[in-house]
Parts: sequence; structure tokens; C-alpha cells
Amino acid sequence: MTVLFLICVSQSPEASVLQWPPPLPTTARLWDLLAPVLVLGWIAVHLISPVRAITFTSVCFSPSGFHGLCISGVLLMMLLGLGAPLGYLFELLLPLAVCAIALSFLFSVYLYMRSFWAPPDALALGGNTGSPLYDFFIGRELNPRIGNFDLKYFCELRPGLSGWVVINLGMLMREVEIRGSPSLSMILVNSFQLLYVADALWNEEAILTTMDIVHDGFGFMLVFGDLAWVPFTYSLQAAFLVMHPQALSVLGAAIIVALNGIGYYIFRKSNSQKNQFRQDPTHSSVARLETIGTATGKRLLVSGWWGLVRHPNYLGDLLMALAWSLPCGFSHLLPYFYVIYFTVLLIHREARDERQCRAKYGLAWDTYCQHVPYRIFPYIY
Ligand SMILES: NC(=O)C1=CN([C@@H]2O[C@H](COP(=O)(O)OP(=O)(O)OC[C@H]3O[C@@H](n4cnc5c(N)ncnc54)[C@H](OP(=O)(O)O)[C@@H]3O)[C@@H](O)[C@H]2O)C=CC1
Ligand SMILES: CC(C)CCC[C@@H](C)[C@H]1CC=C2C3=C(CC[C@@]21C)[C@@]1(C)CC[C@H](O)C(C)(C)[C@@H]1CC3
Repeated sequence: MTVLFLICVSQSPEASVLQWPPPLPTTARLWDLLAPVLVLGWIAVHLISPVRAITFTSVCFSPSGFHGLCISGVLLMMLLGLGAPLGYLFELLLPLAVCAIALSFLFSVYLYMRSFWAPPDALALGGNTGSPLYDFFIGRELNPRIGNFDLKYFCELRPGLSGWVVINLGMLMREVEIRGSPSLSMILVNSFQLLYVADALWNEEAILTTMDIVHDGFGFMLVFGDLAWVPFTYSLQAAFLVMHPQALSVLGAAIIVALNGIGYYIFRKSNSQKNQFRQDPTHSSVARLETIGTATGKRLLVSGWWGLVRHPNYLGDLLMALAWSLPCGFSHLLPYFYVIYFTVLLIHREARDERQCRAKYGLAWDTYCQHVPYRIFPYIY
């Protein structure tokens, strides 16, 4: 409901989340036969670049999600060259979201059912409370696979993230149809988010160490998050700009580009530093960093990016989130939905990670917290 509501708001003239009565869609606007064809076709395209089974010691990628993004990009350019009306995605947003939500629900039912045949060691700790509704939501099985095809890993990145980029491009094309050329704001939003998605797919294997893959079950929350929430709510700024053009000065644009650049730099450098340290602590780029030992044998970084705050990667991500909203001006709250939601998500995620690390590392974690007292924002939080 939230996804559909937000799309409706973004397409309404007022674009106000508080407007009353809310801009409800007619049933005709919710359905288009093209939508299920596109959603299923999109998933099928991404199945062509398959993911093999993942164990946390050996991973076979063939080919990478980044190649998948490039192939999708080339296909899209060819379609555009042939005159495909990509701008029609604007009108299709609601039907596409309805299909993605329905698909997420059906797929989660399948995951829930099949989990009863999974061996006990394949189940996730959190998703097996015995309460059917809760377990369905959180997910009972940790890494469900068909043969050696890992369903969670496949859904986490590829269809949703590249779907997000295509929707953004569709919004840009719609703007070109309406106004003759894309606005500076639309170009910035498209470029920033394309960079973010390309980065995620380029560094695809890094998600193997994220909480979602390591700890969480694969249930409705993650399926819906991956296949519906990400493509349809993360693209709200572009959808908003179609009907609500914004004047942006060159100086304003330069400041926003700088903010996104700084955010991306912190995000990428800190994530890469930790990944490198976890893969090979003797590597020259991390070998000189100060660390503390833990009872598990693993060490924790207390200098470099991870000595600045306990989650420098969240800090960078949040700066980028702000830079994606600013091109939409200050007249509406809707384009700031992402940065607000994301702040809540990351604060909650940080608290969850903190609990897990304290349980895992005990006293050593407390020592780390004394060395690095701030969680995400230096001297603030
Ligand atoms: N755009 C979006 O919607 C979302 C984006 N993200 C982004 O995903 C990225 C990954 O985030 P996430 O999976 O939450 O967690 P992190 O990548 O921050 O990983 C946390 C883990 O890192 C290890 N760690 C923590 N501190 C240290 C240290 N000092 N030295 C060495 N290792 C340490 C611990 O694992 P261990 O010790 O076991 O290695 C800890 O559990 C982030 O950049 C985040 O912003 C996340 C969620 C949503
Ligand atoms: C439906 C709920 C309101 C929230 C669901 C949460 C999910 C949308 C997010 C949980 C962790 C995510 C990650 C990314 C996207 C959002 C979800 C699925 C990520 C793929 C984005 C790109 C990053 O570079 C990343 C580090 C690869 C992210 C990994 C976690």
C-alpha cells in the first residue's frame, strides 16, 4: 500500500503526502496487461546471467551483475534507437508496482512452503519462532537454493537495482517527451543513482558479508524489499521530477555533485577497507592500520575509516541519499522520503549490528566502542 500510495502522490499535482483526501488511483490505473509481461520478462533477462551456489568460502560468479547491467543498458539503447516509448513507464508505474508486489507475495508463499522440507541447519535463527505470520514475513530458510542457484543472492541485487535504473531512465524519457529535453535535476538524480547501482553490481560479492545474506532468513520482507520496495520507492525522486520540474542553478548543482562525491568516496573507501581487511589483513593497504584482537581470532579495525565512526559506510550512504533529494528543491517533502526512511533503516540496522557484534566479540567490542565512541555521525551520534 505504501509503495502504491507514494507513486500516486508523486504523480499528483500537489505531490503532498499529507493531502486529504489522498490521491487514490482508479482500478483502471492499477492494471495493464503489459505490466506482468514486463515484470516476468525482466526477471527472465536477469536469469540469463545466473548465480551459482554460494558458500562463504567459495563463490562462482558467471558472469557478474555488472555485466548484466551493461547488457541491459545496451539492450535498452537498442530499444530506444528503434523508437521504443520508454517514457510510457511513467504511466505503467502503478501496474508494474502491483505486479511486483503480487509476485513478491507469491514467491514468499513458495519460500515459506519449501522451508518445511529444508534441513534444520539450513534454517535462519530469527525466522523460526513458530508464529506462521512472523516467520512468513522474516523468512524461515537462510539461503534457499534450486540446485546450485541461490535465490536470495539473485534477488538481493540484480532485478531490483537494475529495475530502479531503468525506471529512472523511463522518467527521464517522459520528461524529454513533455519538455523537449531532460532537466539538470533529472540528469543529476539519474547519474547519482546509476553510479550507486553500478557500484553495487561491480562490487557484487561484497554483499556476501552483509547481515541480510549471513543472518536473515529469506521471507516476504526481503523479497518485497528487493523486488518491489527498491525499484519503486528508490525511484520516487525521478518520478516526482516528471510532473514537478525544478529550477537548479549551476552553483547549486555543483554543491550537490560535491556532496554526492564526498558521500560516495566515504561509502566506497570505508566498505573497501573493511572488505580488504576481512579478506587479507596483511594486504599493504590495510596492514598498517591499528587493530584490536578479539576472542574469536578476528581483529577489529580501530583506525582508518573504522576509527572515525563505527559505521563510516552508513555516513557516506546517508550523504549520498541527501544529495539525491536536493535536486528536487525544498517545496515538497516527498523527494526526501528516501533520506528519511533510510536514516531510520540505518539507525535500526546499526543497533542490530551492534547487538550482534557485542554478542560475538564481548569485551573487545566494548574496547572498540571506547576507542570509537560515535556510531554514524562524528561528534553527533
Ligand atoms: N541502500 C540501501 O537500501 C541499503 C544500503 N546499505 C549499505 O550496505 C552496506 C553494508 O552494510 P551492512 O551490511 O549493514 O553492514 P556493514 O558493511 O557495516 O558490516 C557490519 C559488519 O562489519 C564488521 N565490522 C564492524 N566494525 C568493524 C571494524 N571496526 N573492523 C572490522 N570489521 C568490522 C562486523 O562483521 P564481522 O566482524 O563479522 O566481519 C559487522 O557485523 C553499507 O554501506 C550500507 O550503507 C545497507 C542497507 C540498505
Ligand atoms: C521493505 C522494508 C521497508 C525494508 C527492506 C530493506 C531492503 C530494501 C534493504 C535491506 C538491505 C538492502 C541492501 C541493499 C538494497 C536495499 C536492501 C535490500 C543494497 C543492495 C543497495 C546497494 C548497496 O551498495 C548494497 C551494499 C549492495 C546494499 C546491500 C543491502
